[in-house]
Amino acid sequence: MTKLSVNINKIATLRNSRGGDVPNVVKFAKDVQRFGAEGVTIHPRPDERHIRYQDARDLKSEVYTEYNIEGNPIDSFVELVLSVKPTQVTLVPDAVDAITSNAGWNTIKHKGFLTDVIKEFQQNGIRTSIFVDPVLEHIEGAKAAGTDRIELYTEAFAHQYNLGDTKGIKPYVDSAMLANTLGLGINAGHDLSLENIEFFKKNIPGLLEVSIGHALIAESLYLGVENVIQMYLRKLK
Ligand SMILES: CC(=O)[C@@H](O)[C@H](O)COP(=O)(O)O
Ligand SMILES: NCC(=O)COP(=O)(O)O
Repeated sequence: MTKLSVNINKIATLRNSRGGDVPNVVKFAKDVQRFGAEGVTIHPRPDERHIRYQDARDLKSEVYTEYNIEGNPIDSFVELVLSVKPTQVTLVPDAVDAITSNAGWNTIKHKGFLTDVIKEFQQNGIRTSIFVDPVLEHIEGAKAAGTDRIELYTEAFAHQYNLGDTKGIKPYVDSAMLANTLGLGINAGHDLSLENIEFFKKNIPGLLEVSIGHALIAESLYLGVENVIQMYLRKLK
């Protein structure tokens, strides 16, 4: 069964745009869970452009489904995650000034670093996932680094699918089959949407979780949050 984790970064973007506390991030997280979401994802970036470190702390007591914190494991991020102890941490190799996540880890080049940081989170009871491109060597490198799961970076698939090209799914199928063989859990995310999620889910064996934010919030502007969450859940069955 593939779980839907709603990324609420964009709610924090809207909140910060006026300097107040509307929309309230914690209330939104409670509501999406009430509407059926099986997880809440946040991605506190070093510049706190949307989700702030304090949001991560405030959400801890309110997220009763799966709590996933994504980010580049710089010292301040590691310290935050160890103090909050979410269900899962997803390590993303984001540059500080990146407009959004735009690449997965080179798990071969960064094996030593990833192995150490993964072990530290696991020793604190936090499930680990690392953001990777659908590159077989990087899937193997993720296994070697000891992570519990990988998160397949799905921007390339989404871009091609949205242009009408379904062939972009193949590297993801190959990567998922390898991950299953290696005993790695499989998550996925970035630019997934109501348009492409059903095809992706149908083709990826063993998909445990998708984290979706940008498209889901944009779709909700027209269709309503509760309705959109229910639409995703039906497509993920
Ligand atoms: C790792 C990933 O794909 C998401 O966390 C994405 O980066 C969302 O970040 P923004 O909301 O800052 O675009
Ligand atoms: N890990 C992907 C995520 O959390 C949300 O990505 P997006 O749906 O905002 O592109």
